Amino acid sequence: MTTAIGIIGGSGLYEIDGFEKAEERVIATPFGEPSDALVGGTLVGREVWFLPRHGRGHRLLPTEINHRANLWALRSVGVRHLICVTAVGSLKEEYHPRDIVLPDQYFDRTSRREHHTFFGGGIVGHVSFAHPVSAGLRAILKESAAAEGATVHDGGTYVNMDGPAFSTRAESETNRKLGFDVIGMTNLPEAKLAREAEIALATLAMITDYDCWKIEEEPVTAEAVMGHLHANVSAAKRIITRSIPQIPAEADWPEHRSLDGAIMTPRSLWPAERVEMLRPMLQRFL
Ligand SMILES: CSC[C@H]1O[C@H](OP(=O)(O)O)[C@H](O)[C@@H]1O
Ligand SMILES: Nc1ncnc2[nH]cnc12
Repeated sequence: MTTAIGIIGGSGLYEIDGFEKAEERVIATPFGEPSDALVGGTLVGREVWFLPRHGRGHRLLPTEINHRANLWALRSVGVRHLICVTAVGSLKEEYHPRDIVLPDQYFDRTSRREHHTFFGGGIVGHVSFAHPVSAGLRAILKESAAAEGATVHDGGTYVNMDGPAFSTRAESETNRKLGFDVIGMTNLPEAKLAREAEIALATLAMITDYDCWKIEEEPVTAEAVMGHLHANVSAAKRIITRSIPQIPAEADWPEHRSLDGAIMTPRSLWPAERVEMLRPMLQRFL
């Protein structure tokens, strides 16, 4: 079965143009409302669905984003490969604003963990998250970013804070000492939920600032972040457009079978109500 590709846009990326026969779809989910309507259609020959995580008009705080609803909605329209775009602060001297990082690890400093799983309600599952990013999709993004002339750093650890305030200097220094590479407020829950939904995910992290550790630079402000993003969002769109035709139409990567061996609760004990809530991801077991 041919699958769809998802794109989650972050700060500064609220729409994607170029769709043939664009369609807007408002999706109600068992986990509540997604950030906004999905916009989908054919983009460079593939079915693609776009969702801005803060909503159009940037109305949602990082902690107000209903990641479960967002990932559920994308999975329900057949998304099996997902590209996330996120603005990040650099925690490394050699990672400069307007460079692109393709994270391959996350560190969780979030507090709303009960919202970051589809399991519960009588069905217990523990997916493997040692390698949280799809190597296949990351390789495609890397090649496209290089072909577009971007300065791209292949791999890095994204530390996810809650926000909305930026870090203190003490926190920023500590994050550096711990060896993290970039900091943001949104992408880790998406990676966790994508893994549970058997979606292969990779992230284009656009560096917008040096957070607040670099003495000779002004500490990060939202205004400075948006300034760099205005210049960089068109590069992200070009990288995505170049990547789409490289993404396989089938879902046959390891991430597409991440629920194998992950569910503790025997099928006979799964409550019918929870099965209904998780139908898009449990379909192959039913
Ligand atoms: C606008 S500065 C802080 C804001 O930017 C990042 O957004 P996103 O990850 O959606 O691109 C960061 O996570 C904060 O939400
Ligand atoms: N310095 C920073 N901290 C957290 N999120 C960010 N998004 C962009 N820059 C950031």
